[in-house]
Amino acid sequence: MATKRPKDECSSTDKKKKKKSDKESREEPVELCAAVENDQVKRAVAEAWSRRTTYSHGDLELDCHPFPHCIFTNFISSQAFAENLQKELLELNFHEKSNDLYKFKQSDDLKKRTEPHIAGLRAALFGRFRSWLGEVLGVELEPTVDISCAKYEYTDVLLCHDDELEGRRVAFILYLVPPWQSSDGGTLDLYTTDSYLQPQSIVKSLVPSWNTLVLFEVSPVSFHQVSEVLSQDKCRLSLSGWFHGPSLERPPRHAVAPIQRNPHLPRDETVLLEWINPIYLDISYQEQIQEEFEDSSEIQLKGFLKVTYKNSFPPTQCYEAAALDSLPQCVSACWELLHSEAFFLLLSNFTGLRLHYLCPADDEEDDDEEKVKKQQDDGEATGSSNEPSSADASREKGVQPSTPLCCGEVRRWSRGGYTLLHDGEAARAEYALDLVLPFGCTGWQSEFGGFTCYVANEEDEELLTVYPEDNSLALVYRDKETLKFVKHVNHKSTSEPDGSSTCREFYDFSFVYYE
Ligand SMILES: O=C(O)CCC(=O)C(=O)O
Ligand SMILES: [Fe+2]
Repeated sequence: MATKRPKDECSSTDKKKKKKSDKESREEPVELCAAVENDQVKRAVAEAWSRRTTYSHGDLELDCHPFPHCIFTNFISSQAFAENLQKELLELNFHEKSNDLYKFKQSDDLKKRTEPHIAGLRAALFGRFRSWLGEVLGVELEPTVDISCAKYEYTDVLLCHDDELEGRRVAFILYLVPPWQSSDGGTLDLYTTDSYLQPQSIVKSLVPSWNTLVLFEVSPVSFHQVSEVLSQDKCRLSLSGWFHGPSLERPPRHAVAPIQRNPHLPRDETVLLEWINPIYLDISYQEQIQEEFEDSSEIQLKGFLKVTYKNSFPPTQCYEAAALDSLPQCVSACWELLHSEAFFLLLSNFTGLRLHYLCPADDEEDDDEEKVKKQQDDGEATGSSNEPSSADASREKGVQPSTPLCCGEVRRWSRGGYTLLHDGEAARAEYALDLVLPFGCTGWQSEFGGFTCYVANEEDEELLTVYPEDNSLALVYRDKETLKFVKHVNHKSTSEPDGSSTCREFYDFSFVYYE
C-alpha cells in the first residue's frame, strides 16, 4: 500500500523575514469564514479534537471517524473572491502528472505566484489560519509554504495513500468545483485501518463542493484517496497543501508476507510440445531470442501458446487473483506448464539465465552450453528422479547450490485494478525475471491502463512499458534498482465508444523467476 506521495516541487521553507514590496502590496485581502475568527469556537474545536468527538458550529464540522477531519463550508467569505481565485488558478500552466499512484494535472508552483487572489489566500492560510489551527491542535505549525493547485478531469485519480512525509502535519484541500454529485466520481474517500495499520475499507466519501475546505492531521492512519473522476466534462479544481510541524510518532510499518516461491515441478518437455508454439522450441531460434534478450533484457514472444483461449476464465480486488483450487482445467494446465522443469530450461535458453542446472552461468564453459541444448533436443532434459539435481551438479563443481525458484499468479484486470511500486513482490530489490502472458485482451486499448511500467527505483524515470497483448509472452529481466507497477485501469475500459463492444477485462499469468 502506498504510504506517501512524492514531495511536490513547490514545497519550501521561506524563513526570510517578509519585506513590504510592490508585489505583496498587490495581495487581495481575504476574509475567512466566521468560525475561524471566533475564540469560543476555537476552544470548542480544540476540546472535541483532543477527545476525538464530533463538533459542529455554523459552517464548521469536525468528525473523528475514521480519523479526525474538519470541513469548512463557505471557507472564503466573499463569493467574488472565490470566483476570482478560480479564474486565476485556471489561467495557470498545468502539467500532466502520472505514476503508479496518480494521474492528474498540477499547476506551476504557487509559492511565489503574485496573482492578487492566489497571493491573498496563501497569506491568509499560512498566516491567520495556521495560527488558528496550531492553537486548535496545541502544536507549533511552521511558516513553511507548501501549496499547489490540482485539476482532476475524466479518469484522473489519486489512489489510496496516507500523505506521510517528513514535516507534513496537517493536510488541507480547498475545492473550487462546479455543482458536483457522487456519481461524478472524484470523491475524497477516507479509509479505516486494520490492526497492522493497513488501509481497510472506505467508510466516508466527501463529495467536493464549491468553496469547501477539508483538513486532516497526517498520521499513520490518515489513508485516503481521490476516486476516479467519472464526469466527462466537469473539472475538479482544488488548492491543496500541508501545514508543516512536528510529525506524529509512527510505529514501524508492517511487513507483508511474501508470496511463496517454489522450485520447478518435475515435468518433461512433453508439456512444452503440447502447449507451446513449435517455433519457440527450435534451438537456433532460441539462440536468436537469447541474443536479443541479452542485449535489451526484455522481449515479447507473440503467439506463444498453440491455443488461444476464449475468455473462459472464472471471475476470480486492486486486481483479482484466482484461487488456485478453482482454476478451470486449461488454466491449471498452463499454470503447471509455467512451473515445469522443461519450462525453466526453455527460459534459460531464451534468456541465458541460470534457471536450470543444465544451463550454465555465463562464466561457465561454452561446451556445457552446447550440451544443454543437445540434451534438450534429444529429449534428455526430463525431470525424472534419477537425474542429478541442480544441487548435485553445483556441488560437483564446488559452488554453492542454489535452486531456481518461481512464484506466480493468475490475475484478472478490470476497472479499478492497479499495483503500486512499493507493494508486494515487485518492491523487493533483487534480480528477477518477470514473465507476463496475457489473454482475452483483444481490443484492449492502452488508454484504459492495465499496462506494466518499469521505473528506476525512487525516480519517476520510465524505463519500459509493456502493453498487454494476447498470447504474447513478455519477459523482462530487472535488476535491484528497477521497480514495476500496473497502471490503474480506468473508466474508459467500461465505456463503449460508437456502440461497438470493447474489451472490458483481461487475464494474465504473472510469474517471477529467480536464479
Ligand atoms: O483533492 C483531494 O481531495 C485530496 C488530495 C490529496 O489527497 C493529496 O493531494 O494528497
Ligand atoms: Fe493526500
